[in-house]
Amino acid sequence: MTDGRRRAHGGPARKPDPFAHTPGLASRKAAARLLAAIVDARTSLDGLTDHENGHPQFLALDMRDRALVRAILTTALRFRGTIQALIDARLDRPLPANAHALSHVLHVAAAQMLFLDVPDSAAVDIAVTQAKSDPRTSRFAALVNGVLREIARRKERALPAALAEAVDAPEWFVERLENAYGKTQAAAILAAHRIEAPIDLTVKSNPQDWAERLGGTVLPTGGVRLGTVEGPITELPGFAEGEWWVQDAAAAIPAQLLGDIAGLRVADLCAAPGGKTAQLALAGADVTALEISANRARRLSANLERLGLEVEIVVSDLFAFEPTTAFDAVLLDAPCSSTGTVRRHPDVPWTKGPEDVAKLAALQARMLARAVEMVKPGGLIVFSNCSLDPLEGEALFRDFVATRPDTVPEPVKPGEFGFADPFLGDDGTVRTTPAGLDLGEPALSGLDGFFAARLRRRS
Ligand SMILES: C[S@@+](CC[C@H](N)C(=O)[O-])C[C@H]1O[C@@H](n2cnc3c(N)ncnc32)[C@H](O)[C@@H]1O
Repeated sequence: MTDGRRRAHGGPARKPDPFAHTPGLASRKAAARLLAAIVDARTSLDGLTDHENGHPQFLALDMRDRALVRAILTTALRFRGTIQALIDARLDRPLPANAHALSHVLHVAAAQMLFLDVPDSAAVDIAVTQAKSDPRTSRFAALVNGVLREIARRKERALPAALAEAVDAPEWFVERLENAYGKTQAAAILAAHRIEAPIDLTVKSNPQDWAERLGGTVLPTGGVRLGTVEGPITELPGFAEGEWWVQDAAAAIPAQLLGDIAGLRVADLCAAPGGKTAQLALAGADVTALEISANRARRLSANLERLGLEVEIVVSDLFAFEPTTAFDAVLLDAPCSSTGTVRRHPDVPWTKGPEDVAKLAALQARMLARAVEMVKPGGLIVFSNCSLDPLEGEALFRDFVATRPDTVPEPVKPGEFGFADPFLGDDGTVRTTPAGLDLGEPALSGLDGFFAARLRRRS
């Protein structure tokens, strides 16, 4: 204890951190730390960047830096293949397989230099300091400097070439898309994933008026599509008054497939945050909204209150819920791999894998069986999810109805809902992908990937 290197309380003396006050360093360190959590530990970007329960290194930043970290991460993930190709091209030999920390520093800096409005010199200088400040990367500081300066110097020619050649998705994901949709359509979906999705609103009424007021376009589904929105969406006219809610045009399709539900008792079995619950209530149904997560049920309740819509909210696992009487109709918008939402959540292909798709498909089949038990004989069920994978969609549905003689598919007929016609399969199920709904301009085109199908419980 008398050792001069120890403090009075006995702990080792801490050297002052010479980099602690370097401007811009904390946000880049947080970005690299979160990138590690996403690609190495498969943690979701939304969870890590939640303003209440997010990662401590993210929560330690002010709001401006948090926004920068999110921008860096969504970009680094959306273009991960392209960025990797440009880094690889500047290395004499590949980085050691365990050099994760180094790789994340390079990806974070390259994302800023190639796609964000950060001057190259600032991005490089901060990355070099970042490398020096971490014992796992300090010996690679010169390599970081050299690689990034070369990327900056050559980017005007090298970036378009890399974008044309690289694939911005992991192998498992590309393979499943190609198997499901063929090479050409899979390539179109992957190209759409490089573009951030526009914002779609479902409006209570007068879509044309709202499109004009908000500078948007009326969609074939009856919603309104907005281009870029400056500032928080919650400050746009009509939000506080509960005149509209944010809902992708594809997500607005499933609830409508129940047809005229005015006055019917309808259960929404996986309800939060409530976009589809709101549609059902607005269509005049007497809605029971089930949600397993108390936190998410609170969000659902707040959303419906803002919209001035009344529904019964039940916080319950749908497997445990016993309705007193069966429902006239049921919507099951099941938890899934979310591979249809990559434009909004570019972490999904990097945090999920084929084993998740299989597990979630099995869970959804069990949920669908439970949904059938909750509807009256003769009643309709709509099953939907935001996965692109047929294992959770077309194949699941086909196998389910084939093994359940108490149910019969109720194909959506061409012309029944005009907006759904472009997405109808031969079997009357609905399939949308981000490569659909071409509105001319890529930034204003596309849809989330959704599957939706109807079945009827036999009388
Ligand atoms: C895809 S989200 C639903 C989105 C919602 N239908 C909408 O349009 O806003 C799936 C929801 O199901 C909930 N959930 C998952 N398992 C459940 C279960 N066993 N019982 C009830 N809800 C469940 C999740 O918490 C999640 O909120």
